[in-house]
Amino acid sequence: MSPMARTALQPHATPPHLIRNFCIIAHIDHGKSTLADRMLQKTGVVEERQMRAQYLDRMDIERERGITIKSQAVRMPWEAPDAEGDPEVYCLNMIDTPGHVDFTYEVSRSLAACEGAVLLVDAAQGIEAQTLANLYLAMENDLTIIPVLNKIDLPAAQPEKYAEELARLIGCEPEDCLRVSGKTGEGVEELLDQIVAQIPPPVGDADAPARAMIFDSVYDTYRGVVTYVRVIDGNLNPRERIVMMSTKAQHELLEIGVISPEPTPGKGLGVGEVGYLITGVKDVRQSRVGDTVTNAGKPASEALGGYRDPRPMVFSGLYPIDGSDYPDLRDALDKLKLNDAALVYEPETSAALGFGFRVGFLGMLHLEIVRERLEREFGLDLISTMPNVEYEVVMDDKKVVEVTNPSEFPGGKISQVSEPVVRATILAPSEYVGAIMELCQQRRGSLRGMDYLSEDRVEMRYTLPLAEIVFDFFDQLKSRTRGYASSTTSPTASRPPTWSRSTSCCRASRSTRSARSCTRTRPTPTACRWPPSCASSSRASSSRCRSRPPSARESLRERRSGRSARTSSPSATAATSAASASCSRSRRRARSG
Ligand SMILES: Nc1nc2c(ncn2[C@@H]2O[C@H](COP(=O)(O)OP(=O)(O)OP(=O)(O)O)[C@@H](O)[C@H]2O)c(=O)[nH]1
Repeated sequence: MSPMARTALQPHATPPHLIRNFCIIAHIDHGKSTLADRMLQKTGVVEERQMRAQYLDRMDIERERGITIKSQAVRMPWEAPDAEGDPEVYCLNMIDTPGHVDFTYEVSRSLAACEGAVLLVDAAQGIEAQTLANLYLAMENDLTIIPVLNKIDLPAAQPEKYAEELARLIGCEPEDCLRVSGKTGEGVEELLDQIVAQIPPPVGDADAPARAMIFDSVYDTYRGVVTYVRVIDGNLNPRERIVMMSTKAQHELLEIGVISPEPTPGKGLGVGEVGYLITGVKDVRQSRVGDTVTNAGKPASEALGGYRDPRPMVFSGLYPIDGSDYPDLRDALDKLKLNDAALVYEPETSAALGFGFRVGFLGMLHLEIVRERLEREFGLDLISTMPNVEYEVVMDDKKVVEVTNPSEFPGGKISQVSEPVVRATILAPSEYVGAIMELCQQRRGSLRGMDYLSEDRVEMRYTLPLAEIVFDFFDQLKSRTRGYASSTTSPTASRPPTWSRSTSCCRASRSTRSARSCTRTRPTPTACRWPPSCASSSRASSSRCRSRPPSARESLRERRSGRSARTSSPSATAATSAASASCSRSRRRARSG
C-alpha cells in the first residue's frame, strides 16, 4: 500500500511522465462521487475534518439530487512504485464528469482530456445502460480502461458474477476487475496504485505553441468565468494574452492555477497538466467547452479537433404565472445564460398564457434543472408548456423552415418534414424483451441490434424519434419492466424524413401553444397500433439475435461503421407505410361511419 505523498509536485514544472490524467465513468448512482471523496481523503488533499459527502458537487441542486452536473478536476499527489520499484511521487488529475445523458457532449470533452478511465460498476446491480454508453465514449477516445466493482461492502453485492460480465464486456480476465468500496475506503489505495501503473502518461510537445482544450467553464459571481483546461502542447503563463481559437477572441490571463481541491493560483501550466484559467470574461459563451486556447504571441496553426456548438434538442415555453414577473424572468434567464452556454431563448406570446419565452434545452433533465433554478434562485413561479422538438420543413420551393412549435407549422406546399432522432441503448433482464420491443415500436423506434451480455441480461439498441421520448418514454419503460430496465440515449446528426410527399403521413396541429406535433403513424398514443404483420415479423427477427455477447470493441466497431448487428427489425419505411395504410383505413372507416 502506498503512503500519502508528502511532497507534491509543483504545477508548471511537473514532468509529463509523472502525470496521470483519468476520469471515473459510471452509471448514475453507482458511486462515482463517493469514490472521488475517498480518493481526496486518501491522497490527503482534503483533511478529515473538512470532508463532507460529494465534496466535488458544489451546486445546491447537485448535492440535493445527488447528481453531478458540472465537471470538476482535482490534482492529487500519490506515491507509488515506479517501473524499477522505487517510490516516486506522481500527480494524479481526476476529472469528475457529469453523469447524465443530457450532458454527453461535456462528458466526451472531459474524456478527451484524459488518458485513462476508471469504469465503475455497482457490485449489487451490474452493468447498466450508461455504463455501456460511457464505455463506448471512452473507447472512442482511446482511453485505457480500469474495470472496478464498487460497493463490495453491501450484503447484496455479487462481485464474482459481475466481474465476469465486466470482463466479458471489455475483454479481460475477471481477476483484473478491482474491488472497492467507496463508502469504507476498502481497495481505494490499490486502485490509486493501479492508476499509476496502467494509465499512460500524457505526451505533447513542450516547445510548440500552446494548445489547451477547454473541458468545462463555470460562471463565478466574484471572479467571472473560470475555465477548466487540459494542456496538450506548449505552456500557458500568467499575465500573457491568450486566444480562443473558435471565436478568435483575445483575453489576458489574470490567473492560472490548479484545483487541489480549492483553486490555487500558480506559475502556469505545462504539457499534460490540468488546471483553470481566469480571464475576467463574464459570459461562458466566450469560453466554450471543446474550444482550443493558444498564446496570442505565438498562436498554434491548428485547433484541437472535436469542438461542437451546443445545440438545443428540446423546446418548451416558460411563462410567469403572474404576468408582471415577465421582466424578472427575462433578467433571470440573462443571468442563467452566463453560466450555461447551451441555454437559448426568445420571447414569445400566447393568447392564453401572456408574455413568456420559448427556451431550448439539451434534454429533459436540463429543462428540469433550468426551471428549478429559475424558481429557486430567482423566486419565480412558472408554467412550462409541453416539450417539443425541432422539425425541419422543406417547402416545394426548397425553402427550409425550422419549426419548434406546432403553431409555427407553415401553410402552403410542403415537400418534406424531418425530425431529430436519437440512438437509445436499453439494458434489461431478458424476460422484458417483448415489453420493450412493444413500447419502442409504438414509439416509431427501429431496432438496430440486440446482444445478450449474460444469460439473463440483454442489451437492445434502437433508433427513436426524439419527439417520442421527450414526454413519458422513460416512465413507461420503467413501469413496463418493473423498474429493471436502464436506458441511455445519444443524439445523432441524421434527421430522416418523417413525412414526404410520397408517404404523406405527418400532420401538425396549429391550435394552441400546448399543441403537439404528431405523425399519422401515431396520431395519439393509443389510436393506432402497429399492424400484427409488423409485430410478428419483428418477433421472428428477434429470435435470430446473438447469444454470444460481443466485446465492447466489436460493438464499437459496429457503431463506427454504422453496420447494425445481426438482428434487425422490419425496416422503418416498411413499418411506416404499413402503419400509415392501416391509419388511412381506420380514417376511411371513421368517415363512412
Ligand atoms: N454501501 C455503499 N454505498 C455506496 C458506496 N458508494 C456509494 N454509495 C452510495 O450510493 C449512492 C450514490 O452514490 P454517488 O457517489 O452519489 O453516485 P454517483 O455515481 O456520483 O451519482 P451521479 O453523480 O448522479 O452520477 C449514495 O447514496 C452513496 O452513499 C459504497 O461503496 N458502499
